[in-house]
Amino acid sequence: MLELRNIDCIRGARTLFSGLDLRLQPGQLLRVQGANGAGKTSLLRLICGLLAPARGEVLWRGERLADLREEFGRELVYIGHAAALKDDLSALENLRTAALLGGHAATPAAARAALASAGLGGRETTPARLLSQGQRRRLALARLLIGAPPLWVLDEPFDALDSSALQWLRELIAGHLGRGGIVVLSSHQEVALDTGLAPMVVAL
Ligand SMILES: Nc1ncnc2c1ncn2[C@@H]1O[C@H](COP(=O)(O)OP(=O)(O)OP(=O)(O)O)[C@@H](O)[C@H]1O
Repeated sequence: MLELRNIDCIRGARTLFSGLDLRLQPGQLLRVQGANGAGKTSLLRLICGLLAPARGEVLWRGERLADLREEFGRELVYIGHAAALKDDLSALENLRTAALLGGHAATPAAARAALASAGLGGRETTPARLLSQGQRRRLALARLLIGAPPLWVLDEPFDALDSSALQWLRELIAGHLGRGGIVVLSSHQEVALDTGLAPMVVAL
């Protein structure tokens, strides 16, 4: 369903990895590991079509990303390491805007429900600049609950989360995999996750 064929990734003068092949099935998790600067974020961005490989191709449902663009955008949610929030918008506005940019219009009720699930009930109208780091991560991750995109690409999703948020995210990921979704994540921490299919690991 998601396939990388013979991928080379070069940033600046450095080859970060070359000849990378992998194929992920519905319900499968890919963990991307590596030291700082090894190329984890680059690989995630490449999978999202935000970075072009120097060689090789990424395929989604058997078609090259380059030929898919908009449809692929709706099937994907990418949560970067730094939560991409607009500081002056409220939590609710941030979530609805992020969902809309990803091709999913969220009703106020759906967005409120997602915020409540993320532990941000009562914070709907709080401007993002007044949220703590962990609350900002929760807000960014609430996007996972809107529109049911099958492919989740998460850069260091466990960072800054307290134990209850960590448990919430673990359950969210397990549920998504159980429904046949695909999750690609980078993580410095070894967070135990319930996965049906054996997870795949790429160590850069
Ligand atoms: N736009 C760019 N131009 C040139 N080099 C870049 C660019 N972006 C990233 N790099 C370099 O590519 C390498 C890999 O960066 P990347 O962010 O993918 O690593 P990472 O494994 O995610 O690191 P970390 O664990 O620190 O987040 C780094 O050496 C970085 O300096």
